[in-house]
Formats: sequence, C-alpha cells, structure tokens
Amino acid sequence: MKIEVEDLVLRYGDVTALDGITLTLEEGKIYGLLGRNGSGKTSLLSVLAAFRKPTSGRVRVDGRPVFENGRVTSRISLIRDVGETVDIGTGEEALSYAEALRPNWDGEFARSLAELFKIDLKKSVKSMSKGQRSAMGIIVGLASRAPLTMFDEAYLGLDAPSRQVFYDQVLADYLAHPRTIIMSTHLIDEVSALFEEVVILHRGRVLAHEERDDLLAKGVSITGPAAAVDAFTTGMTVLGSRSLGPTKSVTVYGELDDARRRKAVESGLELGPVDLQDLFIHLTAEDGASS
Ligand SMILES: Nc1ncnc2c1ncn2[C@@H]1O[C@H](COP(=O)(O)OP(=O)(O)OP(=O)(O)O)[C@@H](O)[C@H]1O
Repeated sequence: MKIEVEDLVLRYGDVTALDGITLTLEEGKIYGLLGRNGSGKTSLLSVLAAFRKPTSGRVRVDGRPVFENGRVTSRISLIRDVGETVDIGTGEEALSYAEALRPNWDGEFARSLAELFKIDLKKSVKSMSKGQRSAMGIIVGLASRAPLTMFDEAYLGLDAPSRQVFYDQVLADYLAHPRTIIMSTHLIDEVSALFEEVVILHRGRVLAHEERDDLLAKGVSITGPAAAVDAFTTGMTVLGSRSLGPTKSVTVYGELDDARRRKAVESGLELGPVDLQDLFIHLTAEDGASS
C-alpha cells in the first residue's frame, strides 16, 4: 500500500504531537519508524490506522482518504505493544475473531506462529503473561497479511529469543508476501537490518527519511590526535565528540567524498562507520545530550 501524508497535524488539547508531517511511503517496503519518547510515533501510526482523526492535513492510502473508508481500513493492521486488540476470550477465540475481520487471514500460519512462540491457544488471553500477549498481537499482525501492517513497539515483554523469532518471521513472511510494513522500535540495533528505509521523527516532525544504507553512509567517525581531528573536521557537521587523553573521536554527518577520505588517511586519521543507533542518538540529541 502506498501512503501519502501531507501537512499532518495532530493536537491533543494544548499538546502538538504531530507538527506538519509530509511523507510518502511506497508500497512493498519495510520501514523503520524511530524517534525518542514522545516524538509522535504512536500518534502517526494511530492516524494511519484511522484510530485517530488528524487535527488538519491529509492521509491517503492507495490514493484514497483513510477516513470514512471502511474498505481501506480493513486492509490496515496496527499492532500495539501488549496486543490489546486480541484481548478477548481464549487464544483460539482471538484468532477466530481476527479471521472474521481479516480478508487475507492465514490460519495455518497463525497456528505455526503460536507453536514457535510457545503459546497455549486454549488459555484465555487475559491470563497470559505480558510477553505471551505481545506474541498474540504479533501472531494476529503477521497472519492478517494486511497490505499495510504496522507494529508499534510490538515486542514489549518478549524475551530475546522470542524477539529473534519475531524478526525472522517478519522477514520471511514479507519476502513470501511483500507488503508495506512499518515497525516502530527503540531496539534499533536489533532490528535495523530489516529496514529498507528509515523515518526519524523528532518533536512531531520528520527529522530524516532515507534509505537505511544512505543514512548510514552519512555517518562517519573520525579518530586520531585531537589537533588533527579538529583541523580535519572544521566546517563539517559534527554530531558528537569524545576525547580519551590525546586521542579524539568525532562523529560527523554528511557524506565524505573519496578525496576527503584519502586526505583523512594521509593525516593519520582513522575513519569508521557509525551504526544506526549511534547515528540516531546523535541526530536526536537535545542540546548538551550528545557527547
Ligand atoms: N491521549 C493523549 N492525550 C494527550 N497527549 C497525548 C496523548 N497521546 C500522546 N500524547 C502526547 O503526544 C506526544 C506524542 O506522543 P506519542 O505517544 O505519539 O509519542 P511516541 O513517539 O510514540 O512515544 P514513545 O516512544 O514514548 O512511545 C507526547 O507529547 C505525548 O505526551
């Protein structure tokens, strides 16, 4: 599903959660939605799922307004942290309920996921642990095969092996049944390999929207004698710096061309990659929070 968001504003009383978002998400990609606490991720996903009406602006899904359009919303699935969407009856009943609502439902897949997550479907969802309820949400989210599938920190409470099952299943099922998937997460390092594109929200605005590899290519760490590092990085966008005795390491943003790279090496400096989590931390640092 293609999503076009234009000048989207969402206010809760005095709080402006989304402050003029313009964004196009193409069909058939996995997007990572990143942002610090309170940056607007859940608000944006709620509007895309038509759970919330925007204060102003437009949201179109496959060219149609997402609101007042039941046919569009039945093809959109938003799974939130503890799987509250399936909090009725037993696990079996929750799956039957989802099956009735979801045109692309794959019951066999849902059962195989329940086995992988070791979920006893005879248990009532309410009596399941937090992690098991998260797993129920993920099962429903994946087995729905909705053309627009959104996971909003859906892994909360899942232990590390179960999170790995989740990431593996998202990738395998996406490859078998391509669709638009948006994943909001704070566990950036764990999941970044899945993302084709990354959207970073900051204070209700889009701070960056790029292909993950292009974004990663813009972050470079430069390490060496402090004076040489300072001379080399003068005029560059410095995101953060760290000193250890006479050695300094600086993270810069913006692509370094080959000539600059050669010059760095000739000056005895070491260039290194920056991972997505570090880049995110630096890009979204408030004044004085990045060092
Ligand atoms: N129901 C609400 N009523 C009032 N303010 C709200 C409501 N929901 C969210 N907000 C505010 O809107 C802003 C954005 O919140 P949102 O939940 O979208 O952020 P988030 O990026 O999902 O955060 P987190 O990473 O902590 O989940 C915050 O300032 C938050 O306090």
